[in-house]
Order: sequence, then structure tokens, then C-alpha cells
Amino acid sequence: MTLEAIRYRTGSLQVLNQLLLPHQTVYDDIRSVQDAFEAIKSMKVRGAPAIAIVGCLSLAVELRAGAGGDDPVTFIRESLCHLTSARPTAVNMGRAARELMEFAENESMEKNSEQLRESVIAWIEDMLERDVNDNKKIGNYGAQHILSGVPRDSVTILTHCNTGSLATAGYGTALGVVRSLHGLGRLKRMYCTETRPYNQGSRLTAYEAVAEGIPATLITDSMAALTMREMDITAVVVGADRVVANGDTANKVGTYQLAIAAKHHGIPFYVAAPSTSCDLSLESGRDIIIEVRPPEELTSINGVSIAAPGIEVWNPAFDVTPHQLITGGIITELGVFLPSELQAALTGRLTAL
Ligand SMILES: CSC[C@H]1O[C@H](OP(=O)(O)O)[C@H](O)[C@@H]1O
Repeated sequence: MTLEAIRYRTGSLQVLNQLLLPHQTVYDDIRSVQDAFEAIKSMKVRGAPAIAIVGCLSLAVELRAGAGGDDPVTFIRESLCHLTSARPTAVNMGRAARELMEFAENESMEKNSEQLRESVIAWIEDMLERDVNDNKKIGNYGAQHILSGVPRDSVTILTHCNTGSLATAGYGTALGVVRSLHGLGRLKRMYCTETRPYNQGSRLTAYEAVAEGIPATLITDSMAALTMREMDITAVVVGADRVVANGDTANKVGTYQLAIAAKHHGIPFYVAAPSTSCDLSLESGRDIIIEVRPPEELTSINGVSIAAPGIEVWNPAFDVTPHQLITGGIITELGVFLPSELQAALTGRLTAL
């Protein structure tokens, strides 16, 4: 059973407070859009798909309570705009906001306020199931593609950050590929980086791996290139916060240098991302806004200072990997594509082989 980052039933939402993991398993109630905004901003909830899902579910909870009165469309628009401002790099929340707003405006032509609220709630609740189904397709497509490229019985994967059930509605993206390989009995080992400064790897990916008996070894970010040289890594598989039209990909900071090391060692580098994490409106990675987070997240851990007081800090939460370094491909729920094929694949002009 994979971990539940999100507990939802109509009218009620709880999220696993990821700031307290791995030592405390605490679910916080999300009773409003503002609660969700604060949970996302503080990274109690994080992960591109999970941010969009929790944001939209918080709107569903308020709509279930009658929010918006006689003008729910205005309430929906203002809520989605607010939620999208919480974290700028991941595209999923902004995409969901755009698609949901279009749906709500169309529905408002034919439905009264109460019917509109119910219709929007149903649209949002469908996101949960869609995300898990997409992730299982990503897992299976990715596992098959990686296995097709190697003669060996089992494979070793290096991954970064957390891209599992704690970053999505369940199963995960890059970690979903690892889960699929493990489920096929073809995973020898996963190496997961600790992923400074928020430690999504040591706190969250390690937590998921231990909980499910996935063979995994934790390494520091600075050990990644050495691990690629010494540990017979079959592939590097990472997640994404925003994949743009030419395949350039924004992901957790540290991803770019993993791609460089993978290139040097001739190891295929994959990005695993649902189409909801893709943004064809941007031509290249130069256009992606990179969130810069508070210095304290780098200079302290659990409130304990680990840096010289007064030192200046640069703390970008993401970096951009050029599409030329994504040598294995981009693993989506539609199949695995080269960066150069992505736009055609996402616009339905290309199907997976
Ligand atoms: C399912 S991919 C999640 C993606 O989001 C993470 O960032 P954060 O933990 O800051 O939300 C990381 O970039 C992952 O690859």
C-alpha cells in the first residue's frame, strides 16, 4: 500500500504534514483555500502534481459549503488565482486553474449556482483518480523503456528529490517508475539523493522506500557523480515541475548537475512527468520562473543553525536541465518520447511506439 499524502472525501480534506516527516505522521485539516495556500507555500504539501490537487480540493471543500453564494464563478476565479501564486515554478496548479476556470465559465452558462458548484466539485474530484492512473502509466512505460535497453535481469536507478506518493495523488512519477520496476522484480537497487536543502530524498523518498521494502541507498547530493561511476547505474530518473516545448525541464535544484554527470558517464537520463506538468506555451527553459526560497531553509535544519551567522545565501528551489541532456527520454502517461518529439506527442500528432 503506498503512502497517502492526501485524504479526501467530499467536504473534507486532510494532508500529511511533510514538514514533520519522517519522524511524525500528522495529518492537518485543510478547511479553506487559504489553508491550502499556506500549506503549499510552507511546503507542508509539495510536489508539482500534489500542489495542484490539494489546491483544487481545498476549493471543492469550500464550494461544498456553499462558498461563492450567487456568484461562484468569481469565487472560483479569485481562489485559483490565489492558489497559483503560492509557488511559481511548477506548472500543474496554473494549468489546472486555467482548465477549471474554462470549465466553470462554460458550465455557468447552463447551470444555477448550486448545480455549478456540484459540477465543479465533480471535475476536481476526477483529478485525484486521473493523477494516480497517469502515474501508473508513467511507471509502466518508464519501466518497459528502461528494461528494453538493457540485457541484464535487474536494473539500478538513481533518482533525486521526492517524486512518489508524497508528491502526487499516489504511486508517483519517477518513483512510480521505480515502483513498477520493483513490482516486476527487476529493480536491483535505487540510489536516492538526500536533496539539500529541504531533504526531500532523505526525509521523504527514503521514507517511502523503507515503508514499502524498496531496496534503496541514500547518498549525499555530492556523491551522485561518484555513485554513477562506481555503482553500475542503469538510468537516472527524475521528476519535473515544468517541461517546456523544446523539452527543457525545471526540476528540483541539483537535477542539472545530475544530468551533466549522467552524460559524462554515458548513463541515460530520463524525466518522468505527466502531461499536466508540461507547458507548451513556453518555448525553452529560459522562460521558466525559478522560485527562490528563504535563506533559513539552507542555513538551518529543524531550527538548528548549520551555517555561519551573517553569511549570504542563494537558495533557488529549482534548476533547468537543457533538453540535450535528457538522453533517455521524457516518460509521460502517453508514452516515452525524445524531447524533440514531445510537442507532437502532447498535441496528439504522435503516439508512443
Ligand atoms: C512528482 S514530481 C515533484 C517535483 O516537485 C518537487 O519539488 P518540491 O518538493 O519543491 O515541490 C521536485 O522538483 C519534484 O521533482
